[in-house]
Amino acid sequence: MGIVRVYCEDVMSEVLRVGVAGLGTVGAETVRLLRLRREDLARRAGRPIELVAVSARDRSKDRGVDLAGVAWEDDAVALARRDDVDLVCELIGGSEGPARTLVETALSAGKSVVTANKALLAHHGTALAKTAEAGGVTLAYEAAVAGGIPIIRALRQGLVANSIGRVYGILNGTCNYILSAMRDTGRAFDDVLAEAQELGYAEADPSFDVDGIDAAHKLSLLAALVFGREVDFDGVHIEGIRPISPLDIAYAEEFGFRIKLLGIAEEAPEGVRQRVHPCMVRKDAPIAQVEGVFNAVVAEGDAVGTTLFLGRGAGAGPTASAVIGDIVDVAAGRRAPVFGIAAAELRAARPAPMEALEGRYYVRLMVIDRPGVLADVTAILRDEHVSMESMLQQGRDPMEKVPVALTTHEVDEASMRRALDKIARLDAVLEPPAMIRIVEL
Ligand SMILES: NC(=O)C1=CN([C@@H]2O[C@H](COP(=O)(O)OP(=O)(O)OC[C@H]3O[C@@H](n4cnc5c(N)ncnc54)[C@H](O)[C@@H]3O)[C@@H](O)[C@H]2O)C=CC1
Ligand SMILES: N[C@@H](CC=O)C(=O)O
Ligand code: NA
Repeated sequence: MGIVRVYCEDVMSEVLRVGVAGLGTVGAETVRLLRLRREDLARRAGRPIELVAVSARDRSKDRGVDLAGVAWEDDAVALARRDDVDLVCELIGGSEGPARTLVETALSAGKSVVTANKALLAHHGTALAKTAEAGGVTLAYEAAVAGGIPIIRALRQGLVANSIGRVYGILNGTCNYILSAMRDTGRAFDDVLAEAQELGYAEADPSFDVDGIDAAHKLSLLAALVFGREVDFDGVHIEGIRPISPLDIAYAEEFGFRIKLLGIAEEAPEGVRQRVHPCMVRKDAPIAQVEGVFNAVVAEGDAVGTTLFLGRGAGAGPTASAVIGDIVDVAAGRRAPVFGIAAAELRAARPAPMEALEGRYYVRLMVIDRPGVLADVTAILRDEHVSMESMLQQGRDPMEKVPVALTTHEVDEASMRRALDKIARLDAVLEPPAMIRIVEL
């Protein structure tokens, strides 16, 4: 059995020399905070932490941080090869390209790495963890999941006594910001997305945010940590928030729900089910109160019960806060296996299919308002053993399409999908049905 030392006492007294690659939203704030809190961080780490080198795309850009006396590398990977760099901080982003090469090169050279890059870890996390652990160095990624919330530490160390059956949360600040603003102000999707981009919340490619990919990256890391399995990004069922319309937001309120993009990882008889999709959650559920750029993570442990972690999930300050926490851990000699147990001991991924999921559903149709339409819809639901809980039809105009919204009792996803396929083929149903899962939390 591979044993990985969790805490090491032999904290060195010399300076920890840091190289930072990427000086954008997160990198520039990390550099600023490292400088600002230099003395206190040294006291807390037990030794000084010094920024010795940086790399970014454009050397001439003014980032509002003082880089006097700091070496510049045009090629980020060169940071990993410098003899005067002990720790590489990767804040470039992307699952391939310079970020991946930099991290691989640094770990192979026996240097610890701190990264905020969930895309990289979602695709290559297991292999990178093996490289780090084989070299006896750290690969730390607190900033990669739920921004400033110290959730990786909490799950890996604080909740270690528990068997956790389910972990879920609001894992993308951009989406939560958009959904909150759409509900509160009725503003248009694109308009709010542009604002989230300006605030530094969104990914370089914002479709990663709105299509649920970023939340899925983060969920796959939480699932590996909680369930002791290899990172399985490909096993995540992913749906984003683009199809959510103001109409569905209004119906949600009417039914007593709020719409949130959740990432949920849970043990199921078939394995581990990982899913990211918009959810209708009860208006009075704690997670329904989480608004704007805030993230929340809930872990359900057998000993502790339900724990809720709340904080800002994106933006310069919250993310740099997490990056610096990891740097100080390395400086202080605190080490932990990347995914909680030795990477070589992680079990193979075993994704549970969505079709077997049992749950309730919200469905909204746009139909021609003529006699018999609702009878056709309910007949299909009956044939597929989908039991309807309630139905709302607002407005009556035989010349126009009208919305019809309904909620169901518990049913398996396979039956629900079959019913929706048949309903979509009815002549009087004018648009693909909108379906949002109702999640009991
Ligand atoms: N912005 C946020 O709120 C959060 C971001 N993250 C992650 O942090 C990382 C950085 O994100 P941001 O700072 O928002 O991105 P950004 O786009 O603001 O900054 C990226 C930086 O990388 C540099 N860069 C690009 N290609 C490079 C190359 N080949 N060599 C050297 N430098 C290069 C750019 O010049 C820029 O300074 C990403 O992995 C992102 O997913 C994680 C949590 C929150
Ligand atoms: N784009 C991400 C940034 C943090 O991971 C988000 O919006 O949550
Ligand atoms: Na975090």
